[in-house]
Amino acid sequence: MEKKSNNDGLRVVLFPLPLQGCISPMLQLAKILHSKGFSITVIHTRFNAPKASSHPLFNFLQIEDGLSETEINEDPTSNVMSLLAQINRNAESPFLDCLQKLLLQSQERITCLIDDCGWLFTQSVSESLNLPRMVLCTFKATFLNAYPIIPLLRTKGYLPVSDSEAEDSVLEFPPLQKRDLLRVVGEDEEELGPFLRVTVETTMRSSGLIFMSCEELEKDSLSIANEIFKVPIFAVGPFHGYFSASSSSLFAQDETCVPWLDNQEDKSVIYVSLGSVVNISESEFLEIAYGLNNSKQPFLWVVRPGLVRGAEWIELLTEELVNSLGEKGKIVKWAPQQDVLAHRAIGGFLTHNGWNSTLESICEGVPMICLPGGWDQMLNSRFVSDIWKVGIHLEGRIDRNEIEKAVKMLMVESEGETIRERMNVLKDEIARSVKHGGSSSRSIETLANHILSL
Ligand SMILES: O=c1ccn([C@@H]2O[C@H](COP(=O)(O)OP(=O)(O)O[C@H]3O[C@H](CO)[C@@H](O)[C@H](O)[C@H]3O)[C@@H](O)[C@H]2O)c(=O)[nH]1
Repeated sequence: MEKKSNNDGLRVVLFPLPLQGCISPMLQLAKILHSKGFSITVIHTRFNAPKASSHPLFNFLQIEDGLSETEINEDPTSNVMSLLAQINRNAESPFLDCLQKLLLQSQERITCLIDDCGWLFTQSVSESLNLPRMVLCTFKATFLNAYPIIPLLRTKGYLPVSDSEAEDSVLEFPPLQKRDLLRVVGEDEEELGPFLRVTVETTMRSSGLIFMSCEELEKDSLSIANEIFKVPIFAVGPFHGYFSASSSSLFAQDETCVPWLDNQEDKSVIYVSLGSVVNISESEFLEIAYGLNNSKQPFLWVVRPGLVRGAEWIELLTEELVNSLGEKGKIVKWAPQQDVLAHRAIGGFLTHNGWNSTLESICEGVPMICLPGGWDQMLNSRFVSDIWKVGIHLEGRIDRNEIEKAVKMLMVESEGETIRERMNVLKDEIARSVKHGGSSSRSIETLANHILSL
């Protein structure tokens, strides 16, 4: 992307949520804005701090988040809702102090704050400092649009869902099915309801809403977002091909993945990863292991420490199973995912459908097997399987036979070939959006002008 310097002397302050899936798009946005000539300061929490050394062109300022060493060691991301509540309570005053100092000391004009829609206090803070605030949504616009109605779904009588109506659509929230609902609204509404309400209210008071998405994927949802939030909307993604997310990885990437893939045949390997937050039970882990093993298809499997509840890593696998798995596949703790998905040897992606993974898979034209864990992943997976038809949905069946069947169907059977063809069409459409003159590319120009006008 061409570098412009007409905005020299203007600085934008970014404040990501401390989750891998939120830090990567925020730093991608930082790179986009930097390429348009803006200087960048990133304020971040101590927990899950981004690696400043990987981004020498940006300034990084760390604030306290109030999490104790014990809490950090116990992996607070295992309960995202309670983590968000806690850091939202703890980080307000350190954030205010930090931003106040920055505004006083900066040699350049600070044009605006851009922060994640998961921060609840930043709109009030920026209003108190007279600094315009823009909001970055790191998931699909369709899901943010549903924030006002999610708390109401519980009272609509959809839950509990009987077997006979499991596949019925949720009329207020297409293309979600009733069986998806519980893992969106959760068991506990005490924290969720107020969180969603404040997010909607503060976004409506903001100076604009940015999505890591594009018109080609969700034109209607972007227009609806404009009607709901009544602020300017900018869909500026997915720019993975231009600004790799790998430099914003919080975990050490196993660099042996790519050389291992080099020795595999074209489109023969199924890549398996459930992102940075989802966790599964011991028995689910074993079902995935046997399913991959029985499929006889080469695989690259990310087992993040913390993925399996109650286990350190892969010690639950018997020596016999480890040996058998090792004949066909490779297990790593964290992969350079974008490089992996771009590799010619990858033919499919068994994914939890986090928005980043879903976009990265589409950008590389890799069809998916959907195994969503909850929240927006339930919606993304429905789009992948039911609307775009570029993947197979496991419907939550973490069962060795189902996994074996889905892997074979996607990787070797004719149905997989049809899905792959549709994926190639979608990939080309999305690629056009980020090229010069494409919808996202134009939206970046409009965003840069909007920031200048603030
Ligand atoms: O071995 C790995 C596994 C993942 N990744 C990267 O980690 C990111 C994961 O992001 P995502 O796919 O969005 O999953 P989560 O980490 O689960 O993201 C959280 O944040 C997303 C954006 O808000 C939401 O869509 C998800 O539901 C939420 O769980 C992606 O960029 C991957 O490339 C790696 O680099 N290596």
